[in-house]
Amino acid sequence: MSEKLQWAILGTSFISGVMAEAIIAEGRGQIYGVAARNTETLNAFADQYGIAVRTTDFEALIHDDKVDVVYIGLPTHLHHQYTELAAQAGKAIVCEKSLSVDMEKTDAALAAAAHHKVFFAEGLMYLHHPFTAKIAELIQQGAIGGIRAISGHYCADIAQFANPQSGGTLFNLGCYPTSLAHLLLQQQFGSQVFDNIQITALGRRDAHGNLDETAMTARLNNGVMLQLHTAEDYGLDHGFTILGTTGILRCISNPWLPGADNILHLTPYEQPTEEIRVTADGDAFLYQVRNVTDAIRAGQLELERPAARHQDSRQIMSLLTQWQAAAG
Ligand SMILES: NC(=O)C1=CN([C@@H]2O[C@H](COP(=O)(O)OP(=O)(O)OC[C@H]3O[C@@H](n4cnc5c(N)ncnc54)[C@H](OP(=O)(O)O)[C@@H]3O)[C@@H](O)[C@H]2O)C=CC1
Ligand SMILES: O=C1CO[C@H](CO)[C@@H](O)[C@@H]1O
Repeated sequence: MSEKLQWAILGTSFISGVMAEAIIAEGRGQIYGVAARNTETLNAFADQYGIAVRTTDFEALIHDDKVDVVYIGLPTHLHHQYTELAAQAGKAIVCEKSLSVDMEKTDAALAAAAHHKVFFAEGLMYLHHPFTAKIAELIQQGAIGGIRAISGHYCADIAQFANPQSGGTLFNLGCYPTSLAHLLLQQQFGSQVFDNIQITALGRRDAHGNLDETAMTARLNNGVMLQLHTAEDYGLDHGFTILGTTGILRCISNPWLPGADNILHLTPYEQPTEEIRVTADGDAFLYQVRNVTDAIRAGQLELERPAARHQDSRQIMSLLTQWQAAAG
């Protein structure tokens, strides 16, 4: 491995640019090459970020000896395929969220990473940010007692940009409240709390058959209730509230796009609210690149909590696909 971690970026859309900026800002990596199928956008991207190697041959870049880590910024239905290719080439992998669009492809991707013993991380970037760590810490310290119910929603007007093969709002946006609820519930009750989860859901589908909007109510096997909602074809809004035995923890700022200054409200039932500010060095992508770099340099094959380990990514995908099935 060279002194600077050498990144290969697959895809040149908005999110690849965000990651490129994070890699440059983090400073311990270098963008060695970029692959895309459209030469015009490929060259524009490579020029913008000063990337020397630019190619339409994805496999050649993935197999290039100089590449240490492959970032998969491709549509969600292609994640498993490129994860398999990068794993076969022995490269570390950061794959955009959601990990995939179904459990078969999810398992194929994770199996390839495990078989070839390569680092793999799903890009649930906000899990790396101090704001997430603070939420998890407060819950762990019993700031609201034990968790009784969680409600969350994430809506954004992105359907017009979303790839129709990416599986709709659950995999584009629903993954955020689902993965945050998963983190907190797993931390408090253990992963087995999701066994035999009961889910009811309704949804609204687009012309491709994808869910544009869906809401679910679930009951975990210990009686804790979960209510989540996501929509991708009208305005931007976020919400995440945890009700405990003694109080409420509410995210005031967007937990899924945290920045330098973030706000939580902690309210013991029927008592005044305490405002908690969480400051940070930067956005979630910066922290994601830092943690990935540390993990790869340490020879780890996966991240540590609160970021998503392989088993966490799989369980989040399982919750999303069960929700999708329940929405009919
Ligand atoms: N973490 C975050 O904040 C965000 C994450 N995402 C995630 O990023 C991923 C990409 O999403 P999005 O940018 O909307 O997807 P796009 O459909 O815009 O595609 C992304 C890139 O993949 C390329 N591409 C598309 N199809 C193919 C193909 N068949 N073969 C090779 N390249 C292809 C596109 O190239 P071309 O220009 O030629 O079509 C583009 O460069 C998704 O998993 C999404 O969930 C997205 C936004 C924010
Ligand atoms: O993945 C994503 C899709 O769009 C959302 C709304 O802009 C983002 O917050 C999110 O990171």
